[in-house]
Amino acid sequence: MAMSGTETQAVRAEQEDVVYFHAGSTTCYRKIAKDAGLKGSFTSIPVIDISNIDSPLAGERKSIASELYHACATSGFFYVSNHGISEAQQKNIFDTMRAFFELDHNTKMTAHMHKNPAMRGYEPMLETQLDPRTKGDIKEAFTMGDCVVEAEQDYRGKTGREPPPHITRPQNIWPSDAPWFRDGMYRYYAAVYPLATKLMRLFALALDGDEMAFDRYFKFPITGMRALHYPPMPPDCETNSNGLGAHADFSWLTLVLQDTVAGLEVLNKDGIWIDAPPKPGTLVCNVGQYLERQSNGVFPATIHRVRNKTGEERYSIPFFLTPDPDAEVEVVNSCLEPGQKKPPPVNVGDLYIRRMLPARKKHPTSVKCRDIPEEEWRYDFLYGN
Ligand SMILES: O=C(O)CCC(=O)C(=O)O
Ligand SMILES: [Fe+2]
Repeated sequence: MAMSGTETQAVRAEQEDVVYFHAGSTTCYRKIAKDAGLKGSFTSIPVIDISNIDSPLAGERKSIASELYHACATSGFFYVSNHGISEAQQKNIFDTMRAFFELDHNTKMTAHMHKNPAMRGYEPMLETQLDPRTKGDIKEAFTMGDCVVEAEQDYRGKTGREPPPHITRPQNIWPSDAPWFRDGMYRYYAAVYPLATKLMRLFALALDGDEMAFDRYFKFPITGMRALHYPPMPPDCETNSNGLGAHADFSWLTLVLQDTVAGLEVLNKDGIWIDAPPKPGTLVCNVGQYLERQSNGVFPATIHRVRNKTGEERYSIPFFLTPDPDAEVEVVNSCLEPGQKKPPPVNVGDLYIRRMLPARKKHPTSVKCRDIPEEEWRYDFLYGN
């Protein structure tokens, strides 16, 4: 169903009356409302201009925080403009990604995710399968993230401490003979990470009133940065095919830089898929499952998927911010319902490992843990310990 006159185009979810998505260790589904489209869920995603994010005037920062609150409570998704990542930095990361994905298969496979205990590295086409009805996700990806031993991340400078002695192996893996790829990825990491931190403080302002209220959870947080390449989906592919199957993000906050090709779709409460196309000069951001919990569901971790029906190659690079693995995240008081008892806090690492292992059952870290009872799963498994 096309919704003319709106900025985005709303597409009727499926012919069936349910939508499948991946939001935990299992596949879930949501019924599409019978009167879909009439119930008033969001039909577009707002753009928030954050040029004043560093303003010395508290009132200016509060005004952006209240826009953020409104967007997240409505849809869990928002674009940011005037975010400070320059056009040159954006061009550079997409040039780097394109050059990497054009490498021959064997070179990319030198950094295959199965060679790295932390589940980082290269994943070829169709290796993940977020929707069990499909043959797999029509995309290839390269993931890197927080690492206490890689010099670029300056663990000592960020924390004032030495790296923990039991972490000896890097959590990242890089392809052989392509040092330019690591350089290019780290150049973008150095630009997007501070932006994520600023947005985290804006969330603290929106939810707690104190910009520094969440800093204690983000001393050396879990991060993930995933270069993605989605080839065009063939016109005759099966109805349920996806670049990336429907899912809610397993992060606290996600910031996605998209190249010029559309494909991201966001599921509203009426079961309608809303397009989230690239808008020049913006990143599209969304609430993840940790922030959903911390906000007591006030900010939903909204389901989304990628389908590249454009006939062109699509590139995007999400940055996932998640608190420190040892943080105990509790619901903020302002989000409790009247009379509601505070739910017990969640340990970030405990929940993380319970999501990571079932999502990649064939990965050696998951295979190693197959016979270990779930109560004994520890985040440390991802360090190769
Ligand atoms: O490619 C995109 O635009 C979004 C990717 C995404 O949703 C994810 O990696 O979680
Ligand atoms: Fe996502």
